[in-house]
Amino acid sequence: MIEQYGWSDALRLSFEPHAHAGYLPGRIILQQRETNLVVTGAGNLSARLSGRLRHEAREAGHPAAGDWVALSANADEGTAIIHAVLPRRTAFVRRAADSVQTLQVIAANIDVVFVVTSMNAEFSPRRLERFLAAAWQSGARPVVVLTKADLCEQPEAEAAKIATLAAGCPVLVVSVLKGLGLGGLLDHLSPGETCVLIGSSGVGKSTLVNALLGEERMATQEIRAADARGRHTTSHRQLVLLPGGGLILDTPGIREVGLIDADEGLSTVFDDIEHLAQNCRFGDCGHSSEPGCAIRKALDEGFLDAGRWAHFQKLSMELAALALAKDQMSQEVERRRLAALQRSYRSSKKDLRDLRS
Ligand SMILES: Nc1nc2c(ncn2[C@@H]2O[C@H](COP(=O)(O)OP(=O)(O)OP(=O)(O)O)[C@@H](O)[C@H]2O)c(=O)[nH]1
Ligand SMILES: [Zn+2]
Repeated sequence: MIEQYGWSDALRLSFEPHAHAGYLPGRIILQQRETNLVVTGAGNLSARLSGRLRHEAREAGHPAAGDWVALSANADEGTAIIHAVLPRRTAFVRRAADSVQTLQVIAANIDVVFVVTSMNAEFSPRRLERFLAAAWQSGARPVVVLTKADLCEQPEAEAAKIATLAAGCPVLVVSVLKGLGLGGLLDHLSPGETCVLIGSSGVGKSTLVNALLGEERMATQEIRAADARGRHTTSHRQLVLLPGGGLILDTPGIREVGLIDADEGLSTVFDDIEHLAQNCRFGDCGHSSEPGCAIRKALDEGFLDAGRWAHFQKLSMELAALALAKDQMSQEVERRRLAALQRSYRSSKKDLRDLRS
């Protein structure tokens, strides 16, 4: 059962200490507030966090959909307690909606990210860059999916242009309406691997998931043709098996990840800019009015698109702010750990004194 969900030898190895402790392995397929739906060898269980994990979660964040966990099960009741979370291979992280400080893992152990964007009027290079950076940052392999090819006069030529923005990742052209290119998507996913779809509202993610599942599993909604903007369709979403043996995680949180928290994602998407900057005369060039600035030169001569440059700067600033927040968060965790150590030290000293007196 859990083999289908990606359980592997590597996982079995890292689970060994938990197996010795008598725990069962499972994978979270749906995470909603206090409850986690976990697939296990004993069926699907509704699991809560142990007291210790709940306490830790206040700082380290809650386990996420896609996480592998160690549980003690009450199979008769269909419930379980989660005692530990296995190390993640990859993770999608974002700032919690209610705070600048808190980072939240919204999906874990993802192998492939399909960055979905449509070929009609709503296509935006800036948005593609942002989603690609988020995809790279997660640690998974990005694959660009261009939807609604039927609305595009020359989809292949358009795709070739878009591929220049996508820094070496595969670019697939699909039309669910015409039944084109769906097999190509599944070719990028091996059995037991997990994918997610990210992209703006209305680009056709639900339609694509339905087509992949071969049924009307997700609710889709008519798009407003006039302005080519989609409306939000919310439905119950979780980690599900695809016919080819792959898995898809489709949760509202993952769909619009736009925030990134590491430089790797950015430098992969903007490697042209990184290369250019290496040619600036000064190593610490601010690319504003320094003499011999290669970026300025490229902008003036039209080799570097001004919009792309502005977007790179904006994302760099967001990254810096996020890195700062992350730093403060880990300092806070460290401070509390120290305080707890000091408290236990003081109380053991007191115990000693009490013992002596
Ligand atoms: N012409 C055409 N329209 C499509 C295609 N795929 C999806 N659509 C339409 O695009 C609209 C939006 O599709 P959805 O699948 O709901 O988009 P979504 O990305 O899931 O949107 P959210 O749920 O808001 O994130 C619907 O009206 C679909 O019928 C396609 O291949 N061709
Ligand atoms: Zn410069």
